[in-house]
Amino acid sequence: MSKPKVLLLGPIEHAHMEWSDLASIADVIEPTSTNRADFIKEAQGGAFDGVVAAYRTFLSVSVTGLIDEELVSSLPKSLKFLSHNGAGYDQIDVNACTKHDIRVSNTPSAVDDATADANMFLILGALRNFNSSMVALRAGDWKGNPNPPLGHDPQGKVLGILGMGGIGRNLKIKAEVFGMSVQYYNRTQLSEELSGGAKYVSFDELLATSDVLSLNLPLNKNTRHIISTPEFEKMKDGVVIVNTARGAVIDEAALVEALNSGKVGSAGLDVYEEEPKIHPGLVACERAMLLPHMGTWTVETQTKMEVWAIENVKMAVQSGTLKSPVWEQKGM
Ligand SMILES: O=CC(=O)O
Repeated sequence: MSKPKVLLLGPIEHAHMEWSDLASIADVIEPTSTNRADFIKEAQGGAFDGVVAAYRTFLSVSVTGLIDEELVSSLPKSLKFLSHNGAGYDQIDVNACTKHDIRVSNTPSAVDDATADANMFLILGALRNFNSSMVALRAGDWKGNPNPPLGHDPQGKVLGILGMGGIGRNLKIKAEVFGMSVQYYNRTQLSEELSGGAKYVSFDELLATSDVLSLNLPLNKNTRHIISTPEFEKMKDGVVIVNTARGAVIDEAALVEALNSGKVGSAGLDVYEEEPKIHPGLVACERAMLLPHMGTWTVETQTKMEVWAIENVKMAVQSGTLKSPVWEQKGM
């Protein structure tokens, strides 16, 4: 009996054993193209015919481009499963996949600790205004001249979490250790047990009463620019904004304006609207602590994510099921 075929989009860097296990029960096909136009031609030429499942990384977007209707319709009809290695799957048009009977999975919870850790680092860095003195030190100017204004302690501050999924809930536990009190807004209110007792507030109340606002929600058409000028206007003066989700949940130009006017006291960002491009206003602003999308950048977490995504492929080819289907397709 022939083995099921699996399409590999992006390298396996850590979970080599798990991948070899999969490769022993499936035939792995890799594209030879290095850009979207060639990839589509390769697909239409039949190179991927018969593949049942595909594994993809966030960075494979540099070869395929976004997984949208055009791309999905160029893929063979045999493809039924798409396993994304990552928690955020905004590069994938889930509706287009549903239309073509492709079931999408991601790697929730594998990313929670590392992302919440980076989030906490950015909260502390932004509150304490560490960035300007880190820049000054490397310029031979010690703390900076004049010295920077004093920072703020997390103790006693209100942390507002927008999006109380796995990362938000993990962050809540960590922030409480630093003495912050946590409130959140989510599409649906969580059970007391799941929220860990964090106060559920309306979106407007979250904006108006948080000292630090942390964005931990997925990017989709409803959340794009969920934070823009009208929302900044509702916030406390000097609010701290932290984003480890996706750049486009904030209107970056509006954030730059709010930083420049002083409405936003400081920011901690790991993600940007047009990565790897960063708004020059953010680069120029020393009150913005910036990381180049490193939320899950650890050996342990990258390994966990690969193992998880491979498990989704394995379940797909062995039993036609998924460990973690995306919520939009839960009933599929
Ligand atoms: O950005 C990282 C992820 O979505 O897993």
